Amino acid sequence: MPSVLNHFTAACWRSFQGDRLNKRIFVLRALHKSAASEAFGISAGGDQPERMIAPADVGEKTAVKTLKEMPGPSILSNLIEFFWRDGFSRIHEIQIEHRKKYGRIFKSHFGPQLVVSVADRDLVAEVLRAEGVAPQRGNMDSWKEYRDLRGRSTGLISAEGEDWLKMRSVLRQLIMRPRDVAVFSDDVSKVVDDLVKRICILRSQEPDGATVPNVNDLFFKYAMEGVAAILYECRLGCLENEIPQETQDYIDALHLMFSSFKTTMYAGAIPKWLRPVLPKPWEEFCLSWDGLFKFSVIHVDKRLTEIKAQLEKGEEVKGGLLTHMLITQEMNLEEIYANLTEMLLAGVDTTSFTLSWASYLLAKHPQIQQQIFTEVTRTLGPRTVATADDVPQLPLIRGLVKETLRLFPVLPGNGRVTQDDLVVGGYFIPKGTQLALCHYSTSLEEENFADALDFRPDRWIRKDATDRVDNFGSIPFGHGIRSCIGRRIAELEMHLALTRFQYNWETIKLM
Ligand code: HEM
Repeated sequence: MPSVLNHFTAACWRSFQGDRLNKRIFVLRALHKSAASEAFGISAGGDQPERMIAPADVGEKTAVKTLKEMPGPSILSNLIEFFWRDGFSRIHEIQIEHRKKYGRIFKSHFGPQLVVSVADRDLVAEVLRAEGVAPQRGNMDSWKEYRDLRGRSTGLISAEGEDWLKMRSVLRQLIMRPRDVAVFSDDVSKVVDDLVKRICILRSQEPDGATVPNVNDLFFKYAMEGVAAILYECRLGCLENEIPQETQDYIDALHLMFSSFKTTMYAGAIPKWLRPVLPKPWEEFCLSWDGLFKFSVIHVDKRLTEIKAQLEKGEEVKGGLLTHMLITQEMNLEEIYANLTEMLLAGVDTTSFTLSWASYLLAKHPQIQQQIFTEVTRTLGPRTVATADDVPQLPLIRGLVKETLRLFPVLPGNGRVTQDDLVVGGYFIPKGTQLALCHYSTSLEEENFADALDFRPDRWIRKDATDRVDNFGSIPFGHGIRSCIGRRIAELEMHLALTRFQYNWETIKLM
């Protein structure tokens, strides 16, 4: 697996997801009120999977083996797989193939970089449980190089060590718990209103009056509008007929970032001295970062000017996340720019692809749609709009998101650089080794999930209060101290949008 597994190494997988999804067209069928009466008997409450998981097998008795003894593809076959057969677009398939061929832990070479892949739930748990205070995900040299070049700060994704710890402790207090983000429920709900309006407009423009073309693009704009409403405390106009130029420029920069990423990755494996001969990937990389930073600077500065004006007039300053960050100054201005840039970047296509896959899975499973519809109407009663407070009473909506992310994790894998010598799966792994945690393959293993290929949102419903287990088989947001900081924001956006779809349309169909 590739050496850097983070939001960006997954961009190729995402573009693959996009290709698959763009071929799908969705139809939202008008609601039949009569269907609301059917009750669906499920236990409310938890959000854990149905299987009990055994603790990690740490008591290995056999002698510790060296990396030399570890199986894995040869350097040549790996080169062919990734550089000739476009392996970066098939990371998920390669994970499964290699897991079958080499077992639960294996090594690969990417040019000079050795990567140890961990493709087993219990071994993944061992690695993550052994983490120190500031885990490192992977080699972020190209990100850091850009920031040094332009005099910019690192943000949460690109920072390491003390810098990361400081920023993480600030942001953790603001957005890590469901109750922290519940305060944004009304803001997100307004974005969902606009999404629904946009869907109605798009449907009315189609000959059948029901088809929604290019759902991916629609959800991309929804996710961007939603996350920006929280991060920048303002609306961007992504869901309007005429998208403001400033917002369009940002969308273009994002697309450039994702589209150029694959080339950048290949280029990352090529030595720096080759840049004069192959300048395009690095130039595009810098150009897209310029666009992303520019957008954050505009919005952060705008809010800063407003705050200063209010303070000068002696007015009380009220606001959300950005206001809090600007007033408390726990981070300096450059750090605020960098973090908002990286969070917006990380928070758009992750959420939008998951929404697209969730809609696709619902379209393929009308019976499950019906069950979810019943849950939603029963929970909301006469109300038409759910809030964050309703989400605990919507276990199937939560299960839908979890099951979608299990079957189609936005990031098929994740990375860690070991910060101490470790023994994993009977092998000695020296400090500084790049690990690839193969979440896609563990998510689809029968041992971890019965009937693993089946779409069953109800597998995540807890049977009772004691049915609480840790399942490292599917950890789409990562785990532990370096896990996704935007998880609760993403979940809020997805839960509220999916609940509203169920309420507004009886069925989502595939054309
Ligand atoms: C379905 C949506 C999303 C998925 C599946 C997802 C997944 C992930 C994963 C797997 C990681 C790496 C965790 C680890 O290394 O253990 C991560 C990190 C991160 N995510 Fe997300 N993410 C999503 C949405 C978001 C959103 C909405 C935001 C911002 C508002 C965001 C911001 C970040 C940031 C800043 C990091 C780096 C955290 C750090 O290094 O401390 N993500 N995400």
